Amino acid sequence: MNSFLSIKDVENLPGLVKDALEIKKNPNMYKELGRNRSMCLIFLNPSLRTRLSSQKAAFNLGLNTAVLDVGSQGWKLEFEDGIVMDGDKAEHIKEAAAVIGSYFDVVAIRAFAKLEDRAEDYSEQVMESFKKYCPAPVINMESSTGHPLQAFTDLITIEEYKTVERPKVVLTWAPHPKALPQAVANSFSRWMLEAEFDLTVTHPEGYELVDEAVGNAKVEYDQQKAFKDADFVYAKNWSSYHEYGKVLSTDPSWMVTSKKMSLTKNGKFMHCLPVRRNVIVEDTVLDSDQSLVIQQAANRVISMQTVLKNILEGLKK
Ligand SMILES: NCCC[C@H](NC(=O)CCC(=O)O)C(=O)O
Ligand SMILES: NC(=O)OP(=O)(O)O
Repeated sequence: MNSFLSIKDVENLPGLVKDALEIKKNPNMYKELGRNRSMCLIFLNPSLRTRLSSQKAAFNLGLNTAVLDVGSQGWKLEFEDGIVMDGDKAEHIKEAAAVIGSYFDVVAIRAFAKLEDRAEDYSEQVMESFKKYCPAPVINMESSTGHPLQAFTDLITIEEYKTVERPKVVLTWAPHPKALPQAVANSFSRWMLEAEFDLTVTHPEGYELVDEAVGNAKVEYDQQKAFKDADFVYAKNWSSYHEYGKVLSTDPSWMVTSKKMSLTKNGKFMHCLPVRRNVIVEDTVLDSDQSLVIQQAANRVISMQTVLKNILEGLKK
């Protein structure tokens, strides 16, 4: 593996999951792989899990890490080509990415969607610029349109807890007071389809995701119908793709409740976290044995470690 920007960088998904499950059994098995290597984690947005699980994954591989919070520590970055830089942005991505890539063997970046201009967000300008100007492999720690490390984690978790070969997985929209990106939902859908699970996506009208993410998944506008016989319910809020970045509904009747979970086949509840209790999902669901949110978060170490292992193995000695 060279870079990890999306599922397109995964050549063999079953092989990657197998690697992950092996690493989970013995997290220190590749302790030598990172020796004398280093990684830079760059955050343009907040994080708890991605920041800490990435450092823990690196630690398990003997890989050193540095963290740069661009928002509070670094210079404001300019991504436009040919622009006259007389505004508030002091440094161009061309220099920044080249310099960071000269210090580190691997560079990981988080840069959320701005939700202002759909074409700009969906062009993945930040990730693509890093890939273009940084000589080191680049890892996506949630970009404007995808969160592949999260989706990989979710796949590992479902593989661990599924009781049938091809589980019914439901991705449900849930209400949220703020406009959130489509990244988590897009990647979850893509990875579930690639794993050939039986995927249903449910949301109010107007919240249709980009076609490439939904592919041949079933789309069901009746949430309760969608939940019927589900093995896994994955809740996430996202803002509208078609009326880009808009909150079209905060309808509390879309919250995941114990009553709705009783429609499932003793289904498990999943969310990437952070989650707004009693807005996205009721306490009774999160606090029950049906919830896998902590197991998912724990698997963030495994997904990052597996991606890093594959990238480090591809580096020249
Ligand atoms: N990394 C996982 C989710 C990150 C982000 N959530 C958030 O911004 C939630 C913020 C809040 O609840 O105020 C998202 O939806 O893409
Ligand atoms: N799920 C996730 O990516 O969490 P953080 O935003 O806290 O990193």
